[in-house]
Amino acid sequence: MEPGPLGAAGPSEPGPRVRGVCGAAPAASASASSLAVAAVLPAGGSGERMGVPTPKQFCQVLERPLISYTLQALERVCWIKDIVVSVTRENMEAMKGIIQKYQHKRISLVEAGVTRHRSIFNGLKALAEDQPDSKLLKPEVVIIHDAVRPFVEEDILLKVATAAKEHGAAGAVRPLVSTVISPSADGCLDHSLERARHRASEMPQAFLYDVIYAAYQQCSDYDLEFGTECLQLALKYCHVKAKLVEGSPDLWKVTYKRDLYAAESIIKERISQHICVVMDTKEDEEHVGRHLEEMLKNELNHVKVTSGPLCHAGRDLQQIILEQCYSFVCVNVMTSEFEETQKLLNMLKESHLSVLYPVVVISVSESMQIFLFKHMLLFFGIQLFSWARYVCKNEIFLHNLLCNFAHAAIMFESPVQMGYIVLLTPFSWQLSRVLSGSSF
Ligand SMILES: Nc1ccn([C@@H]2O[C@H](COP(=O)(O)OP(=O)(O)OP(=O)(O)O)[C@@H](O)[C@H]2O)c(=O)n1
Ligand SMILES: O=C(CO)[C@H](O)[C@H](O)COP(=O)(O)O
Repeated sequence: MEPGPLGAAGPSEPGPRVRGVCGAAPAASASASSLAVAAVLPAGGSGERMGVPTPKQFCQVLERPLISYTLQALERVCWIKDIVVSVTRENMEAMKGIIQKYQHKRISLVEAGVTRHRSIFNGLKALAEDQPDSKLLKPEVVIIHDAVRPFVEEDILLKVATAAKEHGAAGAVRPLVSTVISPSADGCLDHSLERARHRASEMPQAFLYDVIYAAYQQCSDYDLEFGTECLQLALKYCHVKAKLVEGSPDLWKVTYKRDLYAAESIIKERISQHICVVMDTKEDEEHVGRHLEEMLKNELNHVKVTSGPLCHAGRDLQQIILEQCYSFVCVNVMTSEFEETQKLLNMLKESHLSVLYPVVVISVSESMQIFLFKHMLLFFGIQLFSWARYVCKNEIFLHNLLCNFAHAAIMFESPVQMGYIVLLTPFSWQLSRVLSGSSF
């Protein structure tokens, strides 16, 4: 086993304040944060059914290994304290490389077993209190989640973790798509199950740690070799009846090659729903950021707002960029001459984010007086033109929005790429509405 977590989240530093990172309802997530929760991710399979030489968890989806999306989904849940990943010895170095490259946090690696149950058991053992030299603490609740189910959301993790605390075990389920039938030895129908009365068992599942660890310790070799259901182990060996929680369709397990294409489409769809708003506002103007965040959340799933000058926002922004955010709104309040936007563009250029997917930046600045506006047109006419050329070359598309913050009159709109007008116009109007209600 690895000596300890490969990357631990550092202490928070002064600088910008980022909202929207730990996304579940605040009260619910606060109650989860008082629970000691860890996660075990079996990632030691060979992906035979996918039929490609690379195990599916390491297959690239939009130039990022599938497992990295799953890790990202778990590590953004701040109340999951440790994530233990079971990986085969031959893929250990590759896994370490992925953790380093994508700066995954709170991860520990253990060696996988020859079956999924054995890999899970190894992960659980690493969390046991009698582990010499381990920095991991025994959790009260442990979540088990397949490394090849990348689209797990915080709300379902929270539901299974809290249900496990109450019932001892809990798991996500889905309605059956097809009817399950039982064939007889001669290959004919023996009987069929009534579809509405059965469910497909998915992941994540969660358990009181002591329950699932005791179940695995009592498991027969047959269970460890051929079993596919952790909830069943808790029932069989600890007499714990798992609470079943309805999950979303995106919880499905990437199994066949076509699932990689489906995963890619879902990721693209999510990327278009992610936006980061950078505001160089002072602390007493934070309400403006909050207001803007609320309005944008009516339209989009993932909105992050950083307030404070960009010179302090480097680390947070790097993290946001790593999480594959491709749409930015940069509000230049404190500084003139698009200083903040220029800094953001430089940061995005250095990150090479746009190699994969085009990046859109909406730069919002104030134009209070007509003479200033004319002056700006003259001044920025040249500067924006050169930016436009420069940024287009790097697949970073800049959309400029000059508005009068006091009256919210949009005086100048200049999308540099026609294709983005449709996408950006609603934002422009949202922004102007928010800014008109603001006090700066
Ligand atoms: N010895 C094993 C086998 C599977 N798994 C993990 O268990 C999860 C779900 O298993 P499955 O989808 O069956 O993965 P594979 O065994 O890799 O696929 P296949 O059955 O097609 O070979 C995956 O994250 C897989 O990596 C594991 O940790 N150790
Ligand atoms: O669906 C599940 C819920 O328990 C498991 O992910 C599944 O059983 C894994 O089994 P296999 O590795 O055989 O696909």
